[in-house]
Amino acid sequence: MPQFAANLSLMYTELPFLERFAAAASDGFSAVEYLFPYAFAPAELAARLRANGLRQVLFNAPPAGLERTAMASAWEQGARGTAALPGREAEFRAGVLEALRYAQALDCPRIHLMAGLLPAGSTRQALEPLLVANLRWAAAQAGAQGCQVLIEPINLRDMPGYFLNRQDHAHALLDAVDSPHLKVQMDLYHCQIVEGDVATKLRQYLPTGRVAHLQIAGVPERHEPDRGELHYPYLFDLIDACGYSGWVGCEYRPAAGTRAGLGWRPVRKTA
Ligand SMILES: O=C(O)[C@@H](O)C(=O)CO
Ligand SMILES: [Mg+2]
Repeated sequence: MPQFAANLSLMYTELPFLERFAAAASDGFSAVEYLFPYAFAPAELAARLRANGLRQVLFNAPPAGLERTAMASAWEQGARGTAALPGREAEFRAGVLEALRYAQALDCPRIHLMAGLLPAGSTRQALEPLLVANLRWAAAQAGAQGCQVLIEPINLRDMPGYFLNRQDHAHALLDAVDSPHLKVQMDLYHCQIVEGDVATKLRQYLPTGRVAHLQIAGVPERHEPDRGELHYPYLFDLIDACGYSGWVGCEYRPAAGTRAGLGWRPVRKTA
């Protein structure tokens, strides 16, 4: 059975952010992920993890900004990353370094780097050399700290204009960057919306070892994985059969209360 991490940005939103750690632990999760830590001091978050016996397995680099306050509020203002954006290299680098500072304090091994929204009048092809150079720099910084940086294809319905949408594009970027510290974050919700054929793509990509994190949600509403057009019991068996031993982030919006919706989790078999 895959190992599941609670996504504290989408789950447990009934509670203030810092209280979500204890709630996830009491529901049996041993790991968490969330979008951004920057509104809180690293020590405060580390204490919550420690007190609840949780591991932090993923968070995102700041979506924009040079200072921590700007980094913490940029998402609400519509920023979706700077890795592919010309003229934003200083922000990108400052964000990566800030994320690595948090990763060290939280003992978190992976950081998601967002590419950004395609600027009007630009093409993906034209911006690719900049993205590759930025990712190569970030991967080297992360590698020096024993961390990985991840890129995630995201669907254009939820995030119009987002630069990276397809699994094959993400893997082509890994080819171009050529660093063992750059990996793919494969979100099955986005994958199903953009390209479908999810089981075949799991079979294609998981055995390569290039997917360092999975995320799940029901499609199309992004509710619990036991509703919608994807049949997750089949996919969970397939993920195991492909030898994937990483984390699966539960990045969904509970339909009617987080705890009430947890019945989808497979029961661990005991010998
Ligand atoms: O799928 C998502 O939306 C997230 O994993 C993310 O990092 C950006 O929105
Ligand atoms: Mg995701």
